[in-house]
Amino acid sequence: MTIKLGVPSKGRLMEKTFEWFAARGITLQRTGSDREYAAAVGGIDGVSLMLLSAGEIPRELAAGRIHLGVTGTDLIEEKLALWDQLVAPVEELAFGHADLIIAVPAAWRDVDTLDDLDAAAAAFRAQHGFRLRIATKYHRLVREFLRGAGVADYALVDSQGATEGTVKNETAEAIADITSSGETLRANHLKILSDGLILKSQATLWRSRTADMDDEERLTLAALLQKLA
Ligand SMILES: Nc1ncnc2c1ncn2[C@@H]1O[C@H](COP(=O)(O)OP(=O)(O)OP(=O)(O)O)[C@@H](O)[C@H]1O
Ligand SMILES: O=P(O)(O)OC[C@H]1O[C@H](OP(=O)(O)OP(=O)(O)O)[C@H](O)[C@@H]1O
Repeated sequence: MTIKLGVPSKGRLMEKTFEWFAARGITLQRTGSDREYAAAVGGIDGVSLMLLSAGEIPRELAAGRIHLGVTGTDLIEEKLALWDQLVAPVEELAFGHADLIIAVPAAWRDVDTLDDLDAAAAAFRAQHGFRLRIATKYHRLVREFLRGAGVADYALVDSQGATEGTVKNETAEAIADITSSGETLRANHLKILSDGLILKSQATLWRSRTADMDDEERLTLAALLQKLA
């Protein structure tokens, strides 16, 4: 059998991952048509490549269906409770840098910190009769962070994309999302709370702690990790 390596199936994350492996003598390439999720590995025997959604790689690693996988720290920590018992970081890949943050409308002059947000949330509820809404796809990380900060009077609204648009669309008052250049936040008239950094993320190579291996696969994994170190 083979060592299974899961990498993101599209976009910048896929391209940069291919470049990172190529620089270490392992060629990953898509085969077949543009739309076919078939792929091949060169430079080492006994490794098979699986093109997957970045968001699904944490679950595949945790279930032991892949031995190695590339995805962001944010997705690992969001999708896997007790993630460090299920996966272990092998290498930080130095791309895909993004900060998970809490942002509010730039026009909220009196709200710059989590304490301010807490006060604004109480006032919002008194005025509107429902809780201040925070749009995000990072439910676990946001809840944990706000619990630690003592902010309780809010409701999470699920947003799987275009999250910065929810404030303008009036489906949320604040957001928690990743930012890289900050352009999307600026374009949508949002500002980051001064103490609103939840997590710093980057693309990382992870090893499954649960995947089974026979002796041959163990040797292949060791040889692969040696090349990648
Ligand atoms: N603008 C960005 N700059 C840097 N990294 C980013 C940016 N957007 C997303 N990322 C990172 O890329 C990874 C994948 O993000 P995301 O879940 O948005 O992927 P996607 O492209 O929607 O893929 P999929 O829907 O297939 O899971 C995450 O770890 C995230 O932190
Ligand atoms: O700070 P910036 O450089 O502007 O990047 C941040 C944006 O990038 C990601 O969105 P993506 O393009 O993945 O689309 P999405 O909204 O569908 O997640 C993220 O969700 C932000 O919206």
